[in-house]
Amino acid sequence: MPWQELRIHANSTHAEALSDALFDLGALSVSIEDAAAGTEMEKPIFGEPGMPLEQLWDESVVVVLLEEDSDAELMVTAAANVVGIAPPRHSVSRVEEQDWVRLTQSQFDPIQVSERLWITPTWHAATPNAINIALDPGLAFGTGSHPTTWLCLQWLDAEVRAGESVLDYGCGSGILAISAKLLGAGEVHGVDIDAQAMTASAQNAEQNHVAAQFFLPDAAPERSYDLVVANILTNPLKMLMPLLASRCRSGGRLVLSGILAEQAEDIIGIYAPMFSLAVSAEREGWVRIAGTRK
Ligand SMILES: C[S@@+](CC[C@H](N)C(=O)[O-])C[C@H]1O[C@@H](n2cnc3c(N)ncnc32)[C@H](O)[C@@H]1O
Repeated sequence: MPWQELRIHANSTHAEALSDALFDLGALSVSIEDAAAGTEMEKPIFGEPGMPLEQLWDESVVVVLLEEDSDAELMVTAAANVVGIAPPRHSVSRVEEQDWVRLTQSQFDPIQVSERLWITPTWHAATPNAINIALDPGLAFGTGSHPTTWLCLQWLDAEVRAGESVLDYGCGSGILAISAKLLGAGEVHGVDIDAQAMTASAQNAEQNHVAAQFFLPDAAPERSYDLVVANILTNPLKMLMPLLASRCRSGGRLVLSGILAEQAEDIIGIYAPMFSLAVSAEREGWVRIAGTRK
């Protein structure tokens, strides 16, 4: 079945309200894009993973997917009425039926983390003579494509020594725990507050034939580990400092991710009583902070 794509030009004041109104009017999907995308004026806006953007482009395009028989003109007029503006400039085009599974899959190519470490969706052939983590996009965060995950994977690749115990705090898809195990770690545990992450992590561990265990916070073992990796947001990481300190053995190593460059100093200061930390890498505005437990 074909669909219609409606593209509505909007400024940052109205884009969000227009997209909410279009959803309420029955749009199949709505997203807000930079009107200058694909040009020299394109402006990336970074946000913390999983959080709504606090800032929008001055000139945005609200991209709306509609059923084939929806009245696109009427939708624009009705949404503009809700927002209290005149119908903005817009265009409508037809979206032909596609093999959506194939199209989605084509957007997830294998990701090379290092010389030897690859994240490979299951519909791709594994890279020969490499450590391949078989992982498909799912409901839990962590496909390897986000810079915060990638920074942790690189650290694990360089840092995991055979037999070391590893805690992946905020495990999401389990990607870091599973990678640690494939890289030679001993006992590996993952913790997350999201029940969906438990399911995804367990399935992904099974898919990769690794023995890693995953726990909701209240059920997690009260013990310390040689390595602790936590790719969460800056604010939870601040609050988790005492807990992560209790989970990392004296002389053990900690890596933190999910931190924007301008937030690094703050985090390093909060962790300073228990850890000697420093920024060890940066990618697309995100930093990785790593160091040792005092
Ligand atoms: C950015 S994702 C990271 C997922 C994966 N480890 C990766 O590197 O791609 C952060 C994860 O932390 C979890 N999380 C957030 N706050 C948490 C908390 N206080 N304790 C445990 N997990 C938490 C979220 O549910 C989410 O799955």
